[in-house]
Amino acid sequence: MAERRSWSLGSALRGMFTRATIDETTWEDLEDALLTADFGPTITDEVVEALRDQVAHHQTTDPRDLRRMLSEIIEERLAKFDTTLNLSARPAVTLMVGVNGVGKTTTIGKFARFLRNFNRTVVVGAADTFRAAAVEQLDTWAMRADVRIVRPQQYGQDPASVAYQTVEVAMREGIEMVIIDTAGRLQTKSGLMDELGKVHRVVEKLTPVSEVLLVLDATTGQNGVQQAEAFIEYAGVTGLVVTKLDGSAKGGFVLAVQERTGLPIKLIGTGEGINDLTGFTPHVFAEQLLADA
Ligand SMILES: Nc1nc2c(ncn2[C@@H]2O[C@H](COP(=O)(O)OP(=O)(O)OP(=O)(O)O)[C@@H](O)[C@H]2O)c(=O)[nH]1
Repeated sequence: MAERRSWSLGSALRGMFTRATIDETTWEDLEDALLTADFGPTITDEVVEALRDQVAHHQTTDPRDLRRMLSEIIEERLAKFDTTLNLSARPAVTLMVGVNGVGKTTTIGKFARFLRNFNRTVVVGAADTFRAAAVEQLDTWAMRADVRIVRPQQYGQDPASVAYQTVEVAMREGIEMVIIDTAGRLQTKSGLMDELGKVHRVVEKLTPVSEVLLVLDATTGQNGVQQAEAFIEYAGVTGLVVTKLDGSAKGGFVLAVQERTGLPIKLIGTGEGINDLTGFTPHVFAEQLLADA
């Protein structure tokens, strides 16, 4: 049996596609299901309208046609973004950014393992230097993922210098992938953005930054995007990582967040275990979204 996904629309759609015919209740239930799943009012309206057009055009009353059309529309909209990770540089440097608590450190551990599974060598840099706990937590994940870590020599060390040292280690030892943890909370927003800007500039004295991945928590849905807006505006974000999808009923957030930010989702976190991270494939995601429906 397929694994049950909390974010699937299956239960929200309540057997809609096995009913005898498409009627007004179908449209109302569909709209409710999309709104509940955090697609947001605009996308919900657009999707329902497009489906009504298609159903009218094909003169069908068969709910199974509706299911297929819904899957295609979602996939088509998801696929407007290029979700491939750009990691061909050597070393390929990824900065992981985002507010505290969204799952940034866990994601770095999982991402390190993900890359190791592709036989890549990896070093992580603990550039969230003000929180002792952040460094220790990253250390634990580095150990689990079986990758190297560069730690600050003392707490409060300039985060940019830790990032620089991490890239230096990679270049010296021929390590292919560098992942750098960054702070999520400082006294002021401008302080945080200055710090991230400096990390970016200092790394680029050695090599270009390949990816700046913004981590977002699916359980907070679209509210979480608001908290992260400064990162989107100032941190040069190249892609999104959506975490905690396993504990969320908000599968629609995935489409909504791409369209709202204009940024592609590159990774999806689906649990607390080290292997609970996958790349993002629109076709697979659209299918899973409707898996139990
Ligand atoms: N269910 C689930 N939990 C997750 C996922 N990713 C992270 N978590 C949990 O979310 C909590 C916060 O994760 P952290 O990695 O500590 O988050 P952070 O953003 O680094 O937070 P700080 O360390 O406070 O900066 C932890 O309890 C993780 O186990 C996920 O994909 N699914």
